Amino acid sequence: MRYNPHHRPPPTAGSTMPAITDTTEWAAVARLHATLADTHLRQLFADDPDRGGRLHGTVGDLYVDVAKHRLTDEVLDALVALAAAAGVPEKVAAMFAGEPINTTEDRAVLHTALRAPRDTSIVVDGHDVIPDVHAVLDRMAAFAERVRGGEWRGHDGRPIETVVNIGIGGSDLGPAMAYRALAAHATMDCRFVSNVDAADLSRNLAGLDPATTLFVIASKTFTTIETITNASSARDWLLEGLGGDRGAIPKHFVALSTNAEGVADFGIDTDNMFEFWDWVGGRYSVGSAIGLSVMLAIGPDGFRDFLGGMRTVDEHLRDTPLRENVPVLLAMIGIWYRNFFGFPTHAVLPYSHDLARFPAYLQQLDMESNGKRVGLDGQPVTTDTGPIVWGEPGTNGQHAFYQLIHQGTTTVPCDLIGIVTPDVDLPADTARSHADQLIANLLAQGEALAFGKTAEEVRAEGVDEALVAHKTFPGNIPTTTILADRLTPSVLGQLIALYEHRVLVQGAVWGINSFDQWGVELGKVLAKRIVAEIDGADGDHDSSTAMLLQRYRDARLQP
Ligand SMILES: O=P(O)(O)OC[C@H]1O[C@](O)(CO)[C@@H](O)[C@@H]1O
Repeated sequence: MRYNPHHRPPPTAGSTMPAITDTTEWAAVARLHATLADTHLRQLFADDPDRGGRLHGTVGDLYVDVAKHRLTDEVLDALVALAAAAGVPEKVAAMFAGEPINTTEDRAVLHTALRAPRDTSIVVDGHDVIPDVHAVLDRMAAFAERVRGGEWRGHDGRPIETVVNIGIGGSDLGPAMAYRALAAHATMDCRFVSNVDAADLSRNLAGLDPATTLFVIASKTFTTIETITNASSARDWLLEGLGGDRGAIPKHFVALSTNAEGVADFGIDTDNMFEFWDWVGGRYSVGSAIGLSVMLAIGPDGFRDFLGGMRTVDEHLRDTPLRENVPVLLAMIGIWYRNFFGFPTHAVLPYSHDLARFPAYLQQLDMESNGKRVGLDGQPVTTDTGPIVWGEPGTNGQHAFYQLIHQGTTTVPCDLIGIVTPDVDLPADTARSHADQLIANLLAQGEALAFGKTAEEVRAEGVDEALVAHKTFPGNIPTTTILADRLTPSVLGQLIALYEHRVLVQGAVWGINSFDQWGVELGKVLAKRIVAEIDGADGDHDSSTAMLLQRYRDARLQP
């Protein structure tokens, strides 16, 4: 039975679509898995010594090595056939064309339009969105130049020294991650406040002068309770610091949103609002107005390079045959491990301290997109979907959780991301010697994870027999290695788009909607109810929640 990628029933309809797991292409991959499941990477390299010279790809400035994966060319062929059977090319085309592939919200998914050239045209509901995209980018650039150049003045006439982005989820993780990654390119101080825990706001406001602080309130919906709470408290802080004159607000608050009404209700002048659209998902929004803090930090030219990097990978996804298509191959290798080996997690280990927040950013991108249990037709999926994504920078992780990856009982496929030349403010010799250490560690981990160390090798070192098992490394742990020369804005954009498209392709294979996030709603509703109960009547709770709530009431800060 063939899977029909064009069939798009309404979200609540019963299933008429055959599951991807019922296709002949799925069965072919399963057969290959049965023959390869017990084959060690040592064996694969022994049988195919030149695989490192062959099993790699490039996209933009990224060199992507996939030789240390538990697969053969035949497996890659079968995985690519599976992608085709799942309608990946059609899904990619539908996304670029602005079709409403976010079916449960009846929305287009067009983060790629945010980085499309000015002279292109993408029509959504009869309207070309590209002029809108560039009009906002131009307004952002003009604003950023004024702030960066000291022309934009605060309430008492002084220029802005610090930008505080207030947002959460996609309205925080993308800009916060990118600001940190591009620290070497930044010429403005930016801070990021996301958590409704007042500690976040308080620690970030410490030492700031309201007269030289600009708040960027980032919220697609402008209803997110954490962001509105933090923004209100920031406004109080500003007014208190500037003598209570509300006329100060327009000079110190701008908004990034799709909700002009909400922005106006909050008291921000909509002239100071930078718009985006419902076809930009929160976790895909760093290239939209949501990236304003990044633009303020690195300048409009740097931000254009960032978008250009994303565009490079967009064009690669759109124009490259599946078998050479790097995000498609990475996605299908992920499917190979998640669905055929049953590995539950995926670690992202950047050997770049500047990319420290990249794993957290990818957690939202991947887990909010593909953490789904029903397909497009509303029926339960027939195979596992998104893995748990996690990670921390190397080499730090080596001294913390790598023990489990090397010798634990769960196989964790890992992405090792290396930047050859870090942009640091240290003498060249010092910088090079650190880089040598860093990259040597990345390469060493890839080898250690793949090949391990056998009991015989341990014994040959004269190790006491009682310790041999403890000092044996099973190996056979797969890694993708991604290398780039420098972490420029463009390279960061390329990395982001690479993972975005990996998520898209996996979601297409699983037949799920990667662009909604209904799973975040229940907790929000319950929290709203409980907030009202803290000073009010008890609601209907289980005994555990009721006890905990009472304990909070008894101990909470008194007015
Ligand atoms: O930008 P907003 O509308 O404040 O939403 C913030 C985040 O909250 C979520 O909706 C989840 O609750 C994310 O998808 C989103 O990135």
